[in-house]
Amino acid sequence: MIEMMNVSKKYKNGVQALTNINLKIDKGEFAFLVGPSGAGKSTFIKLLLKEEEPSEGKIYLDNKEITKLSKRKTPLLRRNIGVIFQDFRLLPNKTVFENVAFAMEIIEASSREIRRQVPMVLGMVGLSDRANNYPHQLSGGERQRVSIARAIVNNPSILIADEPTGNLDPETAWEIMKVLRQINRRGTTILMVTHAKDIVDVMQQRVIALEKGRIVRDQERGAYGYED
Ligand SMILES: Nc1ncnc2c1ncn2[C@@H]1O[C@H](COP(=O)(O)OP(=O)(O)OP(=O)(O)O)[C@@H](O)[C@H]1O
Repeated sequence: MIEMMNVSKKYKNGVQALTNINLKIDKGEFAFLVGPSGAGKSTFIKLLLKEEEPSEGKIYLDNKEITKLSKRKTPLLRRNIGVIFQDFRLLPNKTVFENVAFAMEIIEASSREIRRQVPMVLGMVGLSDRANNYPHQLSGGERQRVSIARAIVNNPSILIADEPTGNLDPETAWEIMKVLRQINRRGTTILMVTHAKDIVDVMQQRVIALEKGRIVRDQERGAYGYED
């Protein structure tokens, strides 16, 4: 569950990136965050990850106010929120297995848990036979599936996807969307930032549109709504 109450963000240079955002995304929802360049989408995500603090307002994740959380406790937050990016961000010198295991090592999971959990998530994303490969030996779609496995291996309740199909051809992009939909069906809340009009239009999920830092549209089963 993600909730923002009267959230505004003004950067130090005076740019007002978000203005009075009020929004609730329930557990298990799949929501797209769309809007033109500079609308405030990245800022929105940075606030959820506590990479930036709001200038005003309160943010709740799973009913806990994260704006109250001290810097020291931020790692606890990261446990509960998985993130995937357009550029995958895999560690090039680690195998697929090791890339995913690394996310568990960070939270000090036991090697027994790692041996059990990593093959399970690699199976979920269809990469069981790639465990010993290095990222450079994989296609773009496979790399993104590794990054999804890494993002969900600690069972977060929320998955944030920041333009996850931006570097992929249309067919591969749809494969990734299928994987995300499966993860969503298992109960994980997904918030996906995207410029992919065709994907938003076909998926028929909630669409939240930002423009100039304000929510200008929030539709239950929406379309992309822009021509870019
Ligand atoms: N660290 C920062 N310091 C100052 N201004 C910033 C900072 N980050 C973003 N901005 C400004 O805040 C506004 C919103 O930017 P943001 O990156 O959130 O938009 P966006 O919707 O993610 O854009 P894009 O689709 O291009 O990624 C822009 O005017 C941007 O220049």
